[in-house]
Amino acid sequence: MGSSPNSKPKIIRGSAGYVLEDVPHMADYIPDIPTYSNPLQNNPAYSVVKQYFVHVDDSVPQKIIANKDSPRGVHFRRAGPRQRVYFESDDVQAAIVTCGGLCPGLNTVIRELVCALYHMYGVKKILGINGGYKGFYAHNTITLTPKSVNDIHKRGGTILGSSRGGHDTTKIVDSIQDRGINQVFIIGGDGTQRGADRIFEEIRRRRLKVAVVGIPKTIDNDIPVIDKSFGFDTAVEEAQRAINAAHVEAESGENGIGVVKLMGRYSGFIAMYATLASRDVDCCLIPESPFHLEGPGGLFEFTEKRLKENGHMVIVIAEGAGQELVSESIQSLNKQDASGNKLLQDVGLWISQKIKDYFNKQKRMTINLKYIDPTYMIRAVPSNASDNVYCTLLAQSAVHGAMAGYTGFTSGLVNGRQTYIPFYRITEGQNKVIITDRMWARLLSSTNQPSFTIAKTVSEEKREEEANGHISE
Ligand SMILES: Nc1ncnc2c1ncn2[C@@H]1O[C@H](COP(=O)(O)OP(=O)(O)O)[C@@H](O)[C@H]1O
Ligand SMILES: O=P(O)(O)OC[C@H]1O[C@](O)(COP(=O)(O)O)[C@@H](O)[C@@H]1O
Ligand SMILES: [Mg+2]
Repeated sequence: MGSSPNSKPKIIRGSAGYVLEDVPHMADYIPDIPTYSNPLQNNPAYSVVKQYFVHVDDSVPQKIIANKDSPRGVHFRRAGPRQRVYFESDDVQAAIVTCGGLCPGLNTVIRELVCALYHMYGVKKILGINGGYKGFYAHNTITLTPKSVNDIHKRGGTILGSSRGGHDTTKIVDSIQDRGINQVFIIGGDGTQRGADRIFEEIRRRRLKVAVVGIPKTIDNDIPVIDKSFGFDTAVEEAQRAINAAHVEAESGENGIGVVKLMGRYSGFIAMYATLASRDVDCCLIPESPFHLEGPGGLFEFTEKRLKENGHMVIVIAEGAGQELVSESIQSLNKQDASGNKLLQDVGLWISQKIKDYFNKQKRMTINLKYIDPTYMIRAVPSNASDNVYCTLLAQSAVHGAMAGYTGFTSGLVNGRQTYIPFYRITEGQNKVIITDRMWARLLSSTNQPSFTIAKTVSEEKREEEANGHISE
């Protein structure tokens, strides 16, 4: 037996403030593990590429903005094929699983994992686990071949099925061991990557020669560190269709208001980018930016102004926006889904009703409000061309990493480069829209909507001043 398993982060420091947040390797806990030359060097498609193999010391900086005195900062291991691999092709038994909610591109990732394993590394034994994590112990598996996955990227969803809940580390690792699986590719969001981390830790504890690799999936784009998640571009593009419809409806009625609800449980990226792309949106509401309805600087006042100016208005609202306001008026039941995610109230329906009540009852004004909820339609489409390419690179990077013996990592794009990121960096936080950043400022200037936060802060300041005896003009 070698040294005891060590799940502490692998941090390597170099000169001028260089830090590598490295990923675990099977050799960390399995001594004298044999290596083999990479079969890719005999592959006619790749053998001609100059410097095809990635140098072992290559890394990618997390932050690329620097000045002359700044330290080199945090880096991640650069993804790609290595000269030496830790598996013989015939010995590999790979498994692929998809977990959590749907996202455009899941099938493309599955397809490209299968093709990379098969065509690049000659791996012939590839299993698909049905129905998410619980599929390891409660469902059947299916055999995947390049032929069986040939057309799947043209379809939305996941051919493997997915689920929430059902993560039982012991049962999953028992099943991995019983089936002789030695490479596990786990496609899913923040919850899934947390689950993958637990599987990795248990595998390391049992000292198994099994590579555990995550591929980040989230339509909400809420996974930290990475540039963006696959399927996000497709979702933004698909959202345009709903916004266009809302705009057409709004323009055609007297005081027409189109309300579109988009996904985004805690992060409003889809709503923000869909708004920026469309230019037909008058107001975008996201979870990160609290808003208020009544009074000066509120949504009702702004809506009235826009209707007077333009005769119509389009509001885009992320599903997680204003949840505190909804809970104030509807009794919140604090329900959760099988994975423990909070079930949200329908803020789109709620805000639509509030706007109708305000104009019809308080203002005695005729409005025509149409509410569009395209959320599941957006999630269910196949990925677009650019997401397909992105999914391909993510999948190929994941396979190169597993073959090279790396484990306990997520394959991700950082500053436009494919990297291997340790699980703990992916699961430690959530990517959110920063409302004091330039991107949100761009949105505010494109819609000219009130900056509710600033309005609130100003009024809070005013209240405080008044309480302190300073009456402002
Ligand atoms: N903290 C956790 N530890 C272990 N497994 C988890 C954890 N959080 C979620 N999971 C599992 O990951 C899977 C997907 O999680 P979920 O939150 O539904 O979606 P997503 O991965 O897209 O965020 C589920 O099977 C769930 O049981
Ligand atoms: O109704 P479902 O299938 O639970 O999914 C709804 C949720 O899935 C999401 O798309 C995000 O899901 P993930 O956590 O799987 O990335 C949210 O925006 C949305 O609230
Ligand atoms: Mg999630």
